Amino acid sequence: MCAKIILSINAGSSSVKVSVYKAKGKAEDPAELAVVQVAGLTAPPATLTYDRGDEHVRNQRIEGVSSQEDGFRYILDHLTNDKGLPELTNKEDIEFACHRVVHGGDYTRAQVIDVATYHHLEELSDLAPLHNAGALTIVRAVHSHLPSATNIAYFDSSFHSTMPEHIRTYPIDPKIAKRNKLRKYGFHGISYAFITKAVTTYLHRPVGALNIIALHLGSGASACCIRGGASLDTSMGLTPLAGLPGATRSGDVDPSLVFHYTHDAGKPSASSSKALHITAAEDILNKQSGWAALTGTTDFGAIMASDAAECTLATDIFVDRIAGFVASYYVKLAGRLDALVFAGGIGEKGAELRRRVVEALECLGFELDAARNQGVREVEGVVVDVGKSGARHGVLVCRTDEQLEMARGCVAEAETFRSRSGVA
Ligand SMILES: Nc1ncnc2c1ncn2[C@@H]1O[C@H](COP(=O)(O)OP(=O)(O)O)[C@@H](O)[C@H]1O
Ligand SMILES: CC(=O)OP(=O)(O)O
Ligand SMILES: [Mg+2]
Repeated sequence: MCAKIILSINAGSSSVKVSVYKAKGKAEDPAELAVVQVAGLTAPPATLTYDRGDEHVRNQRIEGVSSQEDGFRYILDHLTNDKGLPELTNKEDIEFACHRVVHGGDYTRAQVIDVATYHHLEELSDLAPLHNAGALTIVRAVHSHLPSATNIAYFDSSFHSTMPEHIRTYPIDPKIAKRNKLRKYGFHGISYAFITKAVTTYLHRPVGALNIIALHLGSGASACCIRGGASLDTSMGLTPLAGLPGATRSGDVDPSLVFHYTHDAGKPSASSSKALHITAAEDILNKQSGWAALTGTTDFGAIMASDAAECTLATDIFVDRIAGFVASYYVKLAGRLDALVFAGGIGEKGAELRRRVVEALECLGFELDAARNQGVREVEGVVVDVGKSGARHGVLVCRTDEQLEMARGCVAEAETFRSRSGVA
């Protein structure tokens, strides 16, 4: 039996996106009935975007929505009140709710969320402070509003379970690392799994032969080195704070910076750091840093469009850090790669950011076709070629779709999930 209706729920740090699907067959992509997004959770007022058939709402301002949970409740009301979406009038028809859960610890694949899994994910919340707790509030909301739906967790970290030991290990006391599970996990993996399949199809390559450097640049930003279709390395670490800067995240800084973030900066002592608890430093680096701290906005589109000195500095920092990761991954792939791939809100929409990044990487053989880079919006398809023909390496834009990636997995494994949830 095919799944009936699947809700795919993507709680990002600045947005909640929900796609509604109807399963067709086990080997077929499910049909997308509607996509709804509440964005701008970190840059109020939040906005609603909705697509269902001929019905389109673009960036409509909405009041009183400032968390992932608010966003989901708003979306659920919107969907169930839409007369043009009869498939959702009867809530019993929603068989699966797939949730993007950023930190999955040691889980290497999707899990039915039962009481034990839920509590385990709760324990991991500290390791993804902008994400896991929000996603779990949505799991609870589904549980109370859609009691007949089976909740499935898809993890951002699972795709990176192929990282070799020397890449995922931090050079610290191994006993403590093992006991406290301190290692590199990596995130945005649902997106990287989608990108890997999409680029494989686009380039007509067997997935096991695909070497790419992928950039998921959204409110959180990361880079991933994909060798033979699997993650070899990625820029995020134990938590999504590591690596590239983001909307409110610092990205990589000297780890001892946290001890100097006090009034007595430069003279850390037990007494001076007492005023600033270590968890406050975590909050500062996750929630009060990045583009918000440098420029006053988390909207990278606005930062790119501004000539203000702080916006130029933010852009220069981003380009420098991205180029650094790409160069490192280029070496790890020994220069043998099929393409550099841009994805995520900034990667897909930010033509000028792509121009700046590729310009910084020209010495490695990456070049853009200026007109195609500017014209991405006008071109349909999941993958768009923006590279200059004849350049040593390709440059692609991939319209990543984390919701579809989860729904595909859910269709393929529906029977297993049914038997695990006791519904079979
Ligand atoms: N035209 C644009 N140019 C550059 N960045 C853009 C543009 N439009 C949107 N963005 C940025 O995309 C980011 C959101 O990315 P997205 O992947 O949708 O978010 P999330 O990480 O919450 O899933 C925001 O920083 C937003 O400002
Ligand atoms: C892992 C992460 O940072 O996700 P997002 O970019 O959706 O906030
Ligand atoms: Mg995202």
